[in-house]
Amino acid sequence: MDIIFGRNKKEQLEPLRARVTGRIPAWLQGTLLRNGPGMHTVGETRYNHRFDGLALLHSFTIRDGEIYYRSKYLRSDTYNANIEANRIVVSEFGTMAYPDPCKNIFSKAFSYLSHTIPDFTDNCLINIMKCGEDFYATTETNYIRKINPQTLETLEKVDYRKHVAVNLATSHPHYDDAGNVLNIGTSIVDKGKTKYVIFKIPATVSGGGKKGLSPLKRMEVFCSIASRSLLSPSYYYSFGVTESYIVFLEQPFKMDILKMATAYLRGMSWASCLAFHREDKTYIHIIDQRTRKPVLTKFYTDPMVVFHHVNAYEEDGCLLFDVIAYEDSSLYQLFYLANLDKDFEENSRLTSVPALKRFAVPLHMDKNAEAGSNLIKLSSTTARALKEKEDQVYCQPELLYEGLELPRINYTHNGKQYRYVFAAEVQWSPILTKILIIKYDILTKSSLKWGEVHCWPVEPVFVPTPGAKDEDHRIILSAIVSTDPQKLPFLLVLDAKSFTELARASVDVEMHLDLHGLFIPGADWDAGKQASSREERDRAAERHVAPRT
Ligand SMILES: CC1=C(/C=C/C(C)=C/C=C/C(C)=C/C=O)C(C)(C)CCC1
Ligand SMILES: [Fe+2]
Repeated sequence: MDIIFGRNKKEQLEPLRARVTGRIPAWLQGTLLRNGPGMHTVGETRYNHRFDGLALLHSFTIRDGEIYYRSKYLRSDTYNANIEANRIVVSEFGTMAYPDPCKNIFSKAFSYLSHTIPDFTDNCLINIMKCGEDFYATTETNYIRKINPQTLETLEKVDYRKHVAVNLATSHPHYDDAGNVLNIGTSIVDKGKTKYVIFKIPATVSGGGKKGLSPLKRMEVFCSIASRSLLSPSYYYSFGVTESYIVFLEQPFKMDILKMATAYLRGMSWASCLAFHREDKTYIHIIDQRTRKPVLTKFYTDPMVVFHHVNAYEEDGCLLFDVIAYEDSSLYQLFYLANLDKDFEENSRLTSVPALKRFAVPLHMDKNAEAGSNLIKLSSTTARALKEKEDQVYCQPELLYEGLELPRINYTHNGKQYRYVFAAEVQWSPILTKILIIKYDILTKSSLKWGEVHCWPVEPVFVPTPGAKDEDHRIILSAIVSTDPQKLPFLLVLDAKSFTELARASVDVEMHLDLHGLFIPGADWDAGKQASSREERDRAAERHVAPRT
């Protein structure tokens, strides 16, 4: 398992041409840009958790049937401080670090105090977000890092708190058809209140091409929801949107703010401040985008832990939303590197497997419906919503498929009716034995799979052809890491309809097992040369030099 999780990966700064077998469709031009942890030790120190490692950006640029690979560590303040000190000096999700152990007791006490309100890490290792013309590496703290998607260079550090009052924000934002970004964050004990804040970043700002007019400056609060508890807000990792609503799950997987405030003193990690409360409920908040207010009915379901929302949409007066649900928070436990190292097979026994579940909530309450009656009359799902009181509904999901994670869809169907989920299928029997890529058809409840011995696929990314009518038209891209030292990692190109392999592009590097990313369509990048970032273009424009595109 060390090959996959443990070893630090080297950067590939110069674009490296991949060896392509099969045929890359001529129309497929652009860059698959991805992010994930690549460095798990610094000097003699070691991170504890898979979600701690230093962010390593990598990209596959596809151009005229050829593929170029490159990778570069995100030069976050965290990365720079660690490398300079030659040890881990910034705390991450599962690792509490101490900046300066040599100082005397008084300065130690001082630095403890200054950590009471923690300044979180800017090691943005989870995902990539597009804001207007700009790209950012993201994590779950208040920091994001702008990057150059071509050269993978790290640009400015952005603190969400300068624009909206959030201490944490998800790394899984949504985009509307115009490219505006919608995200949700938590504002912790601000003016005596803890709330979940939904905020919007516009895709364009008039005069946005000029320096200083970043869309982030026009970020605005869309709506906020009071947390049920001031000092133990829910932890959440993503949310869902439909054309008119937003779905937010306030789940019983909670952060203990008092524990977080004293974690540094106690030498405990942030992860140890999260706890699953199995005696509690999961509250389903439905926000009407037109009124910017939550609907009044109180929907709830059994305790569960959801990391990834898959999609949501409206059908005949109901809102359907699909999530990957767990019965507890054992997933985070699984990814402690000590567990992964020792005996992965022994420790990969999850106490709950990820399950694709469909929930349905009625958007209009039938006042005459009797208590106990099912308010969902759709023929498309067996999910139920049982009326309990006038304004209280208990939801029971439909189980669609067991053993799915890292779901992606054809994003042009986001918020709309859809049929296909592309994901990684994890097979447990009873330990993790295999990971495949799967296309799950919600309509027929059937699936197609791709897998190969020694291959560890990551999240499959769907790339549509412009103007395609079929939801599964056209390509799946997935970076595949192999546990066989003889087999190079490769970018897999699948036909999304038939799930057959069209091509693979092997690269002679040690590739990291990443987390998330996106595809940037376009043929206008020269993979072999360093291309200019927006700032560079702006500078060029100021000098009255025609900017490169
Ligand atoms: C640093 C930090 C956090 C980081 C969490 C991370 C990095 C989570 C990654 C989760 C992933 C990758 C899940 C995949 O399913 C918290 C807990 C928000 C709290 C404050 C500080
Ligand atoms: Fe994720």
